[in-house]
Amino acid sequence: MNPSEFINLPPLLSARGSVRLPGSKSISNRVLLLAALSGGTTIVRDLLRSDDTDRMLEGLQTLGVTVESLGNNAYKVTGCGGDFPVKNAELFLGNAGTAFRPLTAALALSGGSYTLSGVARMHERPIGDLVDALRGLGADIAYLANDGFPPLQIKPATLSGAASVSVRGDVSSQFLTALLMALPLLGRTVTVEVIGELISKPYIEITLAMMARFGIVVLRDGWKSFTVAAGSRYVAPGEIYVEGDASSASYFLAAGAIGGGPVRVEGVGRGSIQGDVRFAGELAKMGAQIEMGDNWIEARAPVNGKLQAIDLDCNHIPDAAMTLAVAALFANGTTTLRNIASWRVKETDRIHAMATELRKVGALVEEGADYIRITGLSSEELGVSENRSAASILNPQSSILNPAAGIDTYDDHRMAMCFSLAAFGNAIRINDPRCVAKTFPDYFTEFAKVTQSVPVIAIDGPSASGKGTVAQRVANELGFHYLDSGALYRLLATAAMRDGVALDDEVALAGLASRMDIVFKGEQIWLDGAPVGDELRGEACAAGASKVAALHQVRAALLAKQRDFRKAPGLVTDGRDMGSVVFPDATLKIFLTASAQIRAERRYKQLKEKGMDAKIADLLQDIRARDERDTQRSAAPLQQYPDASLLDTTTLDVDQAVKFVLNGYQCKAP
Ligand SMILES: Nc1ncnc2c1ncn2[C@@H]1O[C@H](COP(=O)(O)OP(=O)(O)OP(=O)(O)O)[C@@H](O)[C@H]1O
Ligand SMILES: Nc1ccn([C@@H]2O[C@H](COP(=O)(O)O)[C@@H](O)[C@H]2O)c(=O)n1
Repeated sequence: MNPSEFINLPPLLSARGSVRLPGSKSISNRVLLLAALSGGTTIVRDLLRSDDTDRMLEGLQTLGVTVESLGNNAYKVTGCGGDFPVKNAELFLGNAGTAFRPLTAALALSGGSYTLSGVARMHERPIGDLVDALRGLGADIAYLANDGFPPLQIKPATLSGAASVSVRGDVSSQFLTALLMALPLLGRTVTVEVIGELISKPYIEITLAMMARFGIVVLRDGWKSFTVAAGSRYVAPGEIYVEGDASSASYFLAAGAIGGGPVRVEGVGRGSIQGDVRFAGELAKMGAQIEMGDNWIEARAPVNGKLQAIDLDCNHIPDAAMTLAVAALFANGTTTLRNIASWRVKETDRIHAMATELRKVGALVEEGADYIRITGLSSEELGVSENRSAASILNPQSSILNPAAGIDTYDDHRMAMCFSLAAFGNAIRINDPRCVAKTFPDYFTEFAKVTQSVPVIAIDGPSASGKGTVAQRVANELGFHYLDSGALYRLLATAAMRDGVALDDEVALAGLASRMDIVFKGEQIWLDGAPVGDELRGEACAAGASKVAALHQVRAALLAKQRDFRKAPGLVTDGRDMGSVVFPDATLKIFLTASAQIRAERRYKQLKEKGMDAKIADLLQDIRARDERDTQRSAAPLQQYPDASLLDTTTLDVDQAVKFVLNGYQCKAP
């Protein structure tokens, strides 16, 4: 993992499309272990390939189990009938709880010498309750560092012959899963008594269903006790398909509910054995419209367009409940998610991590020992404006998240995937996005396929070519916001002259640029609380702007401010580097130009209309000087890039130029 890496997600407008889900992590790792413990061979299809399943595959291969890749996520596992060929081994299992706990139990009952270790976080995740239960059966397990936590040393032991064993069920359901899957190795009847209220019951359902597919029926008394009868042996089912991951489905379903939809996930549905499919029902309680088939689920936004807060016991969907926490950002009211104590012992302390990061995006959050309470964002904070005209107030200072800070993900795949949904509010930076490799290596690619970002029309070109005039007209036609990026450089030149900062003092100018408080109110611009007059439009100010604009640190300081203007329903912006640097993913890029002579004449007319004095010859000279500086500088030079359409307005009027841009957008609009 490289925590210095990040991914910037643009602000999202909508979600629509369909996703084929990767295989379920819970099922994949169970199937691999059960296939290894069986007699005979199993062809496993649609297996998840991710960090956690790779740890299980490596572990089994280290133990001498033959696993052969057949391509297309299919594997042939030759089982060892419960007797691992390698009797001495060291296993490194990363942060994969679904590999660590079940392998601990299976190896403790299999008569070899093994050490099991993982990453630092794995060594902070409790395993004492499982070890106690295994010791109750006579297993010889020692802690190599701290009591109750990995790493572990397992030695061959004389097993006790106990007919029953107890295990706590209220910390992690994986302890019970691990015991149940290992018990058939004993070859005699053993009953597991569960102490305390069993959490995450649906994961036990998966365990029982998988054991049944491998020939073992566990007798049960509700959630209190489970019996594996003497003579139970795992039998390879021949071929087995892994369902799509229901927890991974939750991000896409939530995207459909927040971003309009429909978003369809394929690979899970009514016939699923995974408890997290019930997430869809909980999302419906928030108002989402849900449809479900045997092998698919589809989500759309509520009929009234707005999600509603819920108060929910999440014991049945501990992983997918994290997605509800982020969906709560977009709901009316306060959402409370209860009975989630297990979040504290997962990949990270998820209650604390979730609370910390939700606060970063502006939510009001209360954190308890086993609950989290979230009050979402107002429409204004979400960038959803009632008034969609280009003249509406656009204040970039209202941005709720400093994109440079970003969302921390705590080496927790689910944190990274959940917070991608926050981009429906504003652009967002997700730190260490590669942690999704734990369960869904291609997550961000798939997410991008079903989400549509807030559209941007970027119009770049030389001075007085008509960019601003055309951009404003297009923005009005489409009801989009408008950003005159040149104004930011002009404002900086104005502020520098006001404060006596030299126009080549890069460090001081960059500092000034990041401190400037700018508000656009229709035609009026405010700088640091005071309105700015016509001097902003004069050539002296423009010349100063083009000098400060050549400085790298200045451009860097103004980058985030410009990106903050990208709000729903869309943005039209003009400048010199809108399409190349500031919005490289713009929906439409235009290079708008005209001959220098025509531009000087236009500027002359424009200044005259404002009552300002000018001479065409002087203006032509100024324009040429500015063109030279803007195109020759090393920082974001003005150029026509191959992905921008050329619009030469030398012989066109404004209406024709506007029509050209609108037609271009119509062809490209999502
Ligand atoms: N196609 C056109 N035909 C005639 N006049 C135009 C055309 N496009 C723009 N103009 C006029 O030219 C003048 C300069 O246009 P505008 O201020 O939009 O240019 P600009 O490219 O944004 O300039 P700058 O980069 O210096 O801000 C305005 O008075 C505008 O009405
Ligand atoms: N994206 C931009 C916009 C402007 N500049 C610089 O500012 C000067 C003034 O811009 P106008 O569009 O208001 O004329 C311009 O000459 C550029 O030097 C920029 O660099 N990048």
